[in-house]
Amino acid sequence: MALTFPNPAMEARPVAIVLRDVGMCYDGETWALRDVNLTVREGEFVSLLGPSGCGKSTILRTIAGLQTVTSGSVEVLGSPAGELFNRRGELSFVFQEPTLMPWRSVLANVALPLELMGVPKRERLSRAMEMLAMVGLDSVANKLPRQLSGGMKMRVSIARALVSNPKLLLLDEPFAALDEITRERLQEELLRLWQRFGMTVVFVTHNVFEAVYLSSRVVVMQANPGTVRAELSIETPYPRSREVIGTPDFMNMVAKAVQLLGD
Ligand SMILES: Nc1ncnc2c1ncn2[C@@H]1O[C@H](COP(=O)(O)OP(=O)(O)OP(=O)(O)O)[C@@H](O)[C@H]1O
Repeated sequence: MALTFPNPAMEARPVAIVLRDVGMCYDGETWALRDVNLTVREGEFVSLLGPSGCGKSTILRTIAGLQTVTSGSVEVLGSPAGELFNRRGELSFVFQEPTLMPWRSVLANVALPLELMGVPKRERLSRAMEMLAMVGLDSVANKLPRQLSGGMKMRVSIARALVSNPKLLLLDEPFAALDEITRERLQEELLRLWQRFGMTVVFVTHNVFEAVYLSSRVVVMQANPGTVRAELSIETPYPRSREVIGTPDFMNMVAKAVQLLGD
């Protein structure tokens, strides 16, 4: 049974994701996940924090319906996971690699989800342009991905994820490959976009500071088999600025997460 430190304000919100007794066995013997129970509520920013191999990405993929669980169930926005594919645009995924189409302009990359949804060209280009402006990249709309820095490419990837105005945004270590300064900037940007759009966010990281700084709740995982060890509510109010890092409350939360990871 995981330790929980609940936040009553969040508990009142409607449920966005529920994992019930989830088990995931990849090759008939290795249990990547076992007995995972997790509820995410609408508008939460939840981080999955844990050592390599504890099943963070597996959880994200099962929520996205990219993998079917071996046992238990996963419900997302009121439907079994996987069925969301029929409700295009409600769920977006951001990977560690920006995965942009190299032959398409930045604008055409951002417009792609809308194209797949059948949105008319004029409208999709205007919405993509608006999203690019939101991440400060409207001036490079006509460039190709290879003409951008790593941080800019990740911004484009985030813009593409948000262009369909999803209810749920899943991010798998999106900033892990970036330098520290770029990573900090993108953390700020993601928080700003989350507060502006209010989507539910599930964010995978193995960086304790990043998890505590960004999240309203941190889910601490353990490996072998992968499961939830504890949940920490981070009650530092939003909007957060980097000044909270170094405050006693923040450092206490970081220390608690580190202790839970190490136990
Ligand atoms: N397709 C697969 N086939 C077999 N085993 C897999 C597969 N994908 C993941 N695993 C195993 O499942 C476990 C959990 O993997 P997962 O990638 O979900 O962990 P993670 O916490 O995201 O790790 P990391 O932080 O290193 O990305 C690991 O032991 C991994 O080797």
